[in-house]
Amino acid sequence: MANLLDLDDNYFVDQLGEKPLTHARCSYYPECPRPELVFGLKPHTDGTVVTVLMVDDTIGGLQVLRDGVWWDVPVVPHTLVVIIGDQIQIMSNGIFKSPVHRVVTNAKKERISVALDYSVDPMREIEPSAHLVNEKRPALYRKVKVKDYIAVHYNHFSHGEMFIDSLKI
Ligand SMILES: O=C(O)CCC(=O)C(=O)O
Ligand SMILES: [Fe+2]
Repeated sequence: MANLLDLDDNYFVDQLGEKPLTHARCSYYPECPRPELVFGLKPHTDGTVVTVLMVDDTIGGLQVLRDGVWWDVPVVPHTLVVIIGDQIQIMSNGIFKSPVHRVVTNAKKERISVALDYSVDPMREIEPSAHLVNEKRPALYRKVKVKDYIAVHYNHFSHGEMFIDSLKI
């Protein structure tokens, strides 16, 4: 990804700092008799650098928003889904987008997923890379401490808001 932006190969890895955060989340979505009324997980972006997702390959449910339309993420057996998170969106000055996604429920089948969240060391600050900021493309986001970002991102998420928008300059 760094290569695509003409950054040093290790640019994003170096940003992780000495104590990057990694944690695993297992989500269980029971069958839901009224899927049209209940989300498994409401629309959000991930506050991570990246999220690596292992989903049950016998059932879909993950959807991504593009140009106002919800698309099913295809289920491919033995394949991990990698979701770009807000931290990459900030560091890439908005070039890589952290997609809005959600999980819908299913009336007949339960679903399980395992998400691995990777985040920059919470004590570090992140901001758009200086190499990606110029007169034509000024910095889109303010500098933010990762610890503060993570805390507030989830707070905003529970209110259905996108915290990254509040960092826009
Ligand atoms: O369960 C899934 O497929 C997605 C979960 C997700 O988006 C999340 O945990 O942030
Ligand atoms: Fe997510």
